[in-house]
Amino acid sequence: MSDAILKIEQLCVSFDGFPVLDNLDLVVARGELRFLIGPNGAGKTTLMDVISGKVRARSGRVLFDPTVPASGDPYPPSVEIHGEIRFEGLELSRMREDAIVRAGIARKFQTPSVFNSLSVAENVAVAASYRDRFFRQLMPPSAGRRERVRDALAQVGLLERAGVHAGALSHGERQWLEIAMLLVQSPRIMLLDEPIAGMTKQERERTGELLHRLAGAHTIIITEHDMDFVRQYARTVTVLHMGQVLREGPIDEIQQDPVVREVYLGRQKVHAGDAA
Ligand SMILES: Nc1ncnc2c1ncn2[C@@H]1O[C@H](COP(=O)(O)OP(=O)(O)OP(=O)(O)O)[C@@H](O)[C@H]1O
Repeated sequence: MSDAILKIEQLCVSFDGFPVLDNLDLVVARGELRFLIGPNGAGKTTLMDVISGKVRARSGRVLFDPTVPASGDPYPPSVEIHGEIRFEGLELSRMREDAIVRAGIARKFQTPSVFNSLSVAENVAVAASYRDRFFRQLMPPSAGRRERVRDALAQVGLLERAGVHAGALSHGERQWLEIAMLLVQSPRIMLLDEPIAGMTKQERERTGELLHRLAGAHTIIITEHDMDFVRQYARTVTVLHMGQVLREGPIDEIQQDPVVREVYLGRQKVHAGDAA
């Protein structure tokens, strides 16, 4: 794979001496929509925590290539030497959380963190200034920034709600607002923790379509428990189990895999049509 944006090698994390991630290897391609699934306690959140710098690894490497694609070419080839990817990106496991954000990794947690008293557009404008120096944050938004805010809101379908107080949004709209708050920062990778939790069926569908629209131009890594949603919208799925990658591949193959069914899907409500 020559267009990797994230390459995780032999990652180990322990809590109180108990291994939670155990020599985990993972490669994510630029522009990919990657679903992380697995039973409770498999290590999904911890993996997201390591990528975003919230949790420190005991050993291993988290390599991130923040190269901006050349215009017109969304999938620039990384340098390959003798079949090996020469990965000269950043080593995230040694970086501070704020430095990782500035390097282009944005995360949306399950619990929304919007300012209810600000309008939808103001929330996105605040997010747009995260990477600014302090004095720049005090200045009124430039025309360019206002345009970026509008663009982010348009992408998530909230442009018509720009002037509404965030506190008045529905649950689904708040989640999309948060995605707009990531988009306006032009992240290289977006990490989404169970973004559809608590959404209505309609909101889930809109979110799935949104993720598909964003993938390609953006790299998205998403943890998800809702297997109906995963079946409908996932492309490549990585199944974690006991801190390791159990399986990885297209969802059609993954859901037929007997080992996966045993450790994970078998515990879920399986559709009648899925029976082997
Ligand atoms: N801060 C912590 N201190 C100690 N143990 C922790 C901590 N965070 C997570 N764990 C443990 O690490 C293991 C992996 O947890 P993690 O939250 O990463 O799993 P998960 O796959 O995200 O699970 P879920 O789907 O339930 O969110 C679990 O056994 C959990 O109890």
